[in-house]
Amino acid sequence: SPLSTVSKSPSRLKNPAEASARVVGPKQALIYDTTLRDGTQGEGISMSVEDKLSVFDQLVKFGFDYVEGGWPGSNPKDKDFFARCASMEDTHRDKLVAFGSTRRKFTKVEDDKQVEALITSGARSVCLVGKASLSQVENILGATPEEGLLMISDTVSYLVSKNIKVFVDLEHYFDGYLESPDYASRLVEACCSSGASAIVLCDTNGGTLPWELETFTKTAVSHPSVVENKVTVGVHCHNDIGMAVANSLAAVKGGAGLVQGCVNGVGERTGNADIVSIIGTLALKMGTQLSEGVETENLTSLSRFVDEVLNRAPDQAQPYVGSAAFAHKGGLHVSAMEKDPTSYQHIDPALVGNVRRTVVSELSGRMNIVKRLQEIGVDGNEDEPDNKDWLNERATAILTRVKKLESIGYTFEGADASVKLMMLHATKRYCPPFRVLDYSATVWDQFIDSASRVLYKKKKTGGGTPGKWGVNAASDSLDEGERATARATVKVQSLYERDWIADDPEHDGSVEKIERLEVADGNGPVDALALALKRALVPSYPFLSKVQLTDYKVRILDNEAATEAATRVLIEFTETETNRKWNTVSVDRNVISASLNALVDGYEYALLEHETFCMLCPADYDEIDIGGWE
Ligand SMILES: CC(=O)SCCNC(=O)CCNC(=O)[C@H](O)C(C)(C)COP(=O)(O)OP(=O)(O)OC[C@H]1O[C@@H](n2cnc3c(N)ncnc32)[C@H](O)[C@@H]1OP(=O)(O)O
Ligand SMILES: CC(C)C(=O)C(=O)O
Repeated sequence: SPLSTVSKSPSRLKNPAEASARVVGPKQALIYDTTLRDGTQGEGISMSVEDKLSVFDQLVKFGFDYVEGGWPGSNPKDKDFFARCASMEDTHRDKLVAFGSTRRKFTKVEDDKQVEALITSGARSVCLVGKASLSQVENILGATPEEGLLMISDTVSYLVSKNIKVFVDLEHYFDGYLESPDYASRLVEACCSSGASAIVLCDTNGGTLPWELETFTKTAVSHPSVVENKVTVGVHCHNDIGMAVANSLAAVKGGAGLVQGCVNGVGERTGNADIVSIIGTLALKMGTQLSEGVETENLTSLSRFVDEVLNRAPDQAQPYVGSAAFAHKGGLHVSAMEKDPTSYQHIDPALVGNVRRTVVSELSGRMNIVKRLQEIGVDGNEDEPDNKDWLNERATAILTRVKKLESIGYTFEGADASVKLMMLHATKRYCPPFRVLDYSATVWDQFIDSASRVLYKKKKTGGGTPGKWGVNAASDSLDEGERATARATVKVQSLYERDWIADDPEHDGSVEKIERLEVADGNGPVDALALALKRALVPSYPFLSKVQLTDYKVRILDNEAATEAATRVLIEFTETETNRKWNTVSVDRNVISASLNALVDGYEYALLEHETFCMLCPADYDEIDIGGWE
């Protein structure tokens, strides 16, 4: 049966005036996701059955018209996935598509195991891959042109006779069309007359140009057999020349009524068309009506969810949904954005569930800082007459400090937590919840001279097992318990029970300062310091027990200074319950000092973000003096 267009809702366009100038192509398009099939052909992508089930559920809830779940004749995992889907509600089963190939050459369709697997999968819709390139039919399949057509039409009519809706993915369609328009036309005719609901034109090698693709799609859409049988024409593009999204949209402009793609553009080689960008552009730029329930506001969360399941770091520059898609760094841009939010944004980020951000760096102007101060809520009291002066003075001091620190190797854009802390430290009445009074780190080691392959045991600096020199075989010479190790001590002063101070309006503002000295062993000095610091803080701030260090990066900034080189340390922290992450940065010629400073920032930030924590300075506590910053 022909595919009915299921659009019922009004266009998702938020700015009809702008859209009317741009309306192109059909008014409606179906969206078809193939992340679970073609997406998993991407290198490094692997999904368990549970992963597939959770992504399938989200894709259905997002409002995709069709979701290709996998190839049941390919592997036990996909077979299992379809078996699990068979007992689902109609809301899910109606959208699920099983993928597979046509019958093999010179066989009977009834005897083909792949085709049988498609039927027994229980899927109500099937997508068949069929070859559209004549030279490939001859060279790859080793079949005649007629047999190539029959492989497709036999399989389509057999599945249709089993009451299954059939899509045909015509692989290499555009290359095949260039090779032989006549064979392409006969193929379209074969699909339509055998009962396919949709033919999907595939740019399998991803090398077609948008204008070619639009023209060839128009030809297919106006094919007499397509028109007569009311067959939907779809498109499936790969990104080998970076055109997959543009090509998909060109096909819609040329009359395609169905678009296939993968969330975040995952897929074989350079990937498939990113369905996230396609949906955003169809809905917000081309005035194409999508099915009921599709809300572009859910695009960012869908994109991040899929990356999370696939264990991929999100692409910060991904159009529409990347964390940098609406981030403004240049001072001139931030200043202009304050005057007119359309000056450096093509849409309101909220339309795709994203947010505008201001990045602080050496390229900032005063307005970047004012904006960030406002974002974190430390922009003073607007009712005070001198507030503007106060804000400008603070912003100027912070800006000067940012530029100075970046000139010696800091990079603040990857360390938002450190930016926030710097701003708070420049704010009236802020004081940190704790201070490190002193610390020490000691390392002792057992090390292998790689040239002579012998093990030396030597005490380097205080503590630990007394060193002894020796010559041993590298592999079995370590005595039990004699591993490379480090020990650190940290003395902190904490403002104890600050929650209670914050809650008590009668409290006189005095504070109980607790000093605590802790020691810890670690795999290295930084590990030992992190453990000792946490140990010293957790009794006052139990919340910190939920905070973990999840990444630690060190970069030497001036190699030529050799062991005296300045070192930049970037640390990522994660709160285990919510999986929230934040980053801090510090630079020093002493890697241990840089690490300690980045650690302190990370824990301080954790406490500030912990909602019950009060950050106002108690009356008897010294305010941070930013006088020295300039
Ligand atoms: C463009 C695309 O993305 S199409 C999808 C590609 N995806 C995959 O291949 C992933 C899943 N694939 C698999 O699990 C396996 O390849 C299977 C189970 C499908 C087949 O495995 P095998 O039976 O071992 O065959 P193999 O993988 O070597 O495939 C080659 C056979 O497929 C045939 N074939 C290739 N393309 C097609 C096609 N479009 N239609 C029908 N048969 C085809 C070839 O002619 C060849 O058959 P022959 O050996 O008789 O000449
Ligand atoms: C089978 C089809 C859809 C395919 O993946 C391609 O041609 O790229």
